Amino acid sequence: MSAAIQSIEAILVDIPTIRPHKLSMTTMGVQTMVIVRIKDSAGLEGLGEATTIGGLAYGPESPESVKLTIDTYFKPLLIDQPADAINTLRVRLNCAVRGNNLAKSAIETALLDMQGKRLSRPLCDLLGGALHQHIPVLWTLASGDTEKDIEEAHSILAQNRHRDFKLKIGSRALMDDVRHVAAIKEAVGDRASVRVDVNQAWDEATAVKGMAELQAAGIDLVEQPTPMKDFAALVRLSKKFHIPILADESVADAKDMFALAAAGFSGAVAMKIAKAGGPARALEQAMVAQASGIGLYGGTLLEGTIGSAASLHAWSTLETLHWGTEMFGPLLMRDDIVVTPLNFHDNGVDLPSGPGLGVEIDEDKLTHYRRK
Ligand SMILES: O=C(O)C[C@H]1C=CC(=O)O1
Ligand SMILES: [Mn+2]
Repeated sequence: MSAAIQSIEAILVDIPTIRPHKLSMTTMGVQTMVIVRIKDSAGLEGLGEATTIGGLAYGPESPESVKLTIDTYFKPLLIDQPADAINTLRVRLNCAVRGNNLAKSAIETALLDMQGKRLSRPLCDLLGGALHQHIPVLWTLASGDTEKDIEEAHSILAQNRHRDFKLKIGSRALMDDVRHVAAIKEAVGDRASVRVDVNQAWDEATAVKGMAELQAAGIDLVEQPTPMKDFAALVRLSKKFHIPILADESVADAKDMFALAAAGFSGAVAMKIAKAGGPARALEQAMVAQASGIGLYGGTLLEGTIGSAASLHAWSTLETLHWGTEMFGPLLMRDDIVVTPLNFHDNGVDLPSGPGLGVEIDEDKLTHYRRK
């Protein structure tokens, strides 16, 4: 008899960021994580996380809606079910609940963590095994101030903590953004790769001008310049410029990836476990991208250590991450709720070891930061 799921808890945790994080759609001063704890009848616990950016500013699920979805709709479908039947549980959830991939990702993560602990294997082993133990991670410069960003970049390069930078643009007039980006690229020179994320803020005409200017400024990659549903614009832009495009919001899962690739897109894709509905689902998308000649990039919704570790286990199984990853979320928060934080060094992070995610909750910290 396999162990049955006995309890599921979804806990809202608020941790301030180390500085304001300014994106085209919102400025973050705090990150809210939904920490999921699933316990089974054998006494094992699985951890998961669902996190987004700026409440409902980024997408249709908020931390509060994720908690409600899990408490009200997922729990009755999962309690008393066999905890090790992860595929059966996924089908069960998908038959009853449309969308809500952030909530589904937290559940899939927790079930995989528990399965790893049951088998005494790291989570990546459940996905075929890791090819990499140290994974490249970039840093996002998004203080909203050019000089502060340059200072931050210099200090990070001096520590050898990251070598690639992503700049968040799109909230200002185009040429103001171009000047901001060009100044940062000039300050770091060839020591760093500089990319930008527009988070859908431009229309196609602005994107045509913007991409020409960014290409001239030596920028390496332009992420989601135009609105997510406008696949045709992404395809036209990818054909028009040498500077590659990274599709983010446009591509949640394997089906989106197939549709965009079939429409003629070339470039790269930001995989995120949250968008896809879990670490295993995100890898399905990677397979479609690989078959279509689309480059891979390990993306984040600025998760804390639990969500970042889950993503790293998935990315570690991919032979080539053409553009590295951005699993820096824990470093953007002032504190952590785990016993041993991830080890960021030498422009990357170590894949955590130990059974499951290899991450343990610090109960005092969780009590301190959980929403009262
Ligand atoms: O890529 C996004 O849109 C979201 C996220 C990733 C890094 C960051 O600063 O924000
Ligand atoms: Mn993005």
